[in-house]
Amino acid sequence: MTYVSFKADRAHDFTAIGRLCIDLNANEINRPMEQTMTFTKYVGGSPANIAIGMARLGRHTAFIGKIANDQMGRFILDYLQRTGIETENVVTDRSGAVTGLAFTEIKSPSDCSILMYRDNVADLLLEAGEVSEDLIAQSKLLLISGTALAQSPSREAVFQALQYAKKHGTVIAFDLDYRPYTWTSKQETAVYYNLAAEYCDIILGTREEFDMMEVFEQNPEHSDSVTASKWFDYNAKIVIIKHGKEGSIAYTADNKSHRAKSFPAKVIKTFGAGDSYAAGFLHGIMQGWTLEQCMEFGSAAACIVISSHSCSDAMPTESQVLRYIEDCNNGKITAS
Ligand SMILES: Nc1ncnc2c1ncn2[C@@H]1O[C@H](COP(=O)(O)OP(=O)(O)OP(=O)(O)O)[C@@H](O)[C@H]1O
Ligand SMILES: O=C(O)C[C@@H](O)[C@H](O)C(=O)CO
Repeated sequence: MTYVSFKADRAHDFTAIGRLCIDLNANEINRPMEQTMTFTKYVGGSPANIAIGMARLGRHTAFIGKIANDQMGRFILDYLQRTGIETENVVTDRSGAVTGLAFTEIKSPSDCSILMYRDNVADLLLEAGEVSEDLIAQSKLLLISGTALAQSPSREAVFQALQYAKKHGTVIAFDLDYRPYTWTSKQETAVYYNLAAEYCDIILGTREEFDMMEVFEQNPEHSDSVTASKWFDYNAKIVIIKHGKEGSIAYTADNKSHRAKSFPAKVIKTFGAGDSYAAGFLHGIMQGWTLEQCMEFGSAAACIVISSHSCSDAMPTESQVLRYIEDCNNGKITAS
């Protein structure tokens, strides 16, 4: 069963819009941030991680975003280019804005948190007029990510991208990627998330992220099926609700649900799971695999990333993911 069809003959498989940031991941793990002395620098930002994941999986990938005119911005641009990502629509800020930083605290494999520095960040200064219609018209799939909706002018840039995608028949995926830092209220968040989700073909989020979108709605049981069913009245074909280690459920417009268990993993830290899951899942959908295969592939990709120190750098290739699944099935990989 094919739930989503992509336009053929497009130069790019996948284009992401949103933030390009820096992750500073604690080197001394299993302790609080107060006791962490050194960090390793990686490219970060959820949509950046997903784009890097798609490029590693062999997808022709492009990015729409804004970077700071500083050493961090140039580091990000260089990394994207070395990963084979098309960066013509990565604009450099000229106003003195800075690069967003995410310091990650790894207290234990299951107790991780992120300390974000996001004042005056370049990524939220992307303007609607800086979004290339031609790039979106030349892409099979556009990914938007919730944090870019948090402030103007980035908010308008995302809605402009959504309109171009609709105009040109580009499939739209929405990773909810809710980070409270840049939002001013739950109501504001829910309004913009809901407006954006109306355009989207594929919506991915955790139960907590969907709860945040439902502040004006009745879903007292936090039912996944109630959550998903709303979006089939708009443009959604697939709604995925993720439950961490418990796995994920995909709901489809034909009223079916598909469950995926998680794989065992030697977990170092939990962040990055969602981004690698999204890249793996979307790659599978573009390959025309069954939903079960796509979810299994995304779940295994997530395990590879959470068993590694970084998010972006650890994004796996297709053969790495397939080997991980095989090793789990043969009992060679067990949980930590
Ligand atoms: N501890 C774990 N062990 C094995 N697999 C996991 C674990 N945590 C997450 N996963 C896998 O990753 C997928 C996505 O994880 P999760 O629901 O935590 O997303 P997320 O909250 O968006 O991730 P992130 O922490 O990156 O924001 C899950 O559906 C599962 O397949
Ligand atoms: O999304 C961010 O800005 C930070 C990420 O790069 C981070 O590593 C993470 O949380 C991944 O989900």
